[in-house]
Amino acid sequence: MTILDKIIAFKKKEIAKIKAEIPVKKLVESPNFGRTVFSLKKSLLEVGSTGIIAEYKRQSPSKGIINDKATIAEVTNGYLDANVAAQSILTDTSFFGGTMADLMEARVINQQKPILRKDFIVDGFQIVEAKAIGADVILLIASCLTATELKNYGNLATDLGLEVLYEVHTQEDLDKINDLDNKIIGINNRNLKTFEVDLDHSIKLSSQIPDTCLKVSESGISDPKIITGLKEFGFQGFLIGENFMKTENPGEACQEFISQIR
Ligand SMILES: O=P(O)(O)OC[C@@H](O)[C@@H](O)c1c[nH]c2ccccc12
Repeated sequence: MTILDKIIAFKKKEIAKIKAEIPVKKLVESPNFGRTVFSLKKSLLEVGSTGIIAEYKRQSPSKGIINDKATIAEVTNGYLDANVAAQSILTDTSFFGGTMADLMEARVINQQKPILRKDFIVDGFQIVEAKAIGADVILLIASCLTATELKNYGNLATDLGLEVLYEVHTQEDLDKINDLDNKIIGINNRNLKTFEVDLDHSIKLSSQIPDTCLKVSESGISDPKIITGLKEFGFQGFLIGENFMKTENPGEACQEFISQIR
């Protein structure tokens, strides 16, 4: 059983418990159901966009504790000052040390850029939750879901006014996504089963993604020069977490990184 299998099995049990305690209609009462969402697509395609999707991640199964000092408020303000295109916030607690309260706190501060709820979505309930806590975008990880789930959860997110970042690692993952056109496709350079990171991954798979899609490269990005190279392969979004979070001041690290992108 890979770590990904363990995470999915754990998430399914966790969701089953939460669904028994919180009725969906309670979630729908959230004022966030009435808010205007920020579009990740629009933010990444804006003239002069930095393309940086900066992540708040306290820990990970592969690295353990990354940063348990920098608060979500400090990092959100720092990322906004750095003019990121969007924020990504881990809301998984057991494996990544995140909480939904983190995203809710960031939403109060960040009233101008899209927020991606980074979690392992294995049930539609979590998509309603994402809307209720103020997310604009959810992540659907193709290697965790069937083609039918990807389609159904994608439709549910759209019905709720949320955008979807479809994450793939292999051609097989990509083949699960029906009607690729115009979707936001993230290529994870990290194999979630082995944690191996290979930046060439984005480049190898990029040619299989239609030009109508918005391409995002995820994970393992630490050198601003890599951004220039990835842009030559049509990437418009770059999801970066550890390179910023491992520093004392992730916002400043992000600002410095962006200043070096040519
Ligand atoms: O910290 P990194 O190597 O910059 O990676 C960020 C992000 O891509 C990574 O956290 C991530 C990408 N897809 C995920 C799915 C679940 C959890 C985490 C992730």
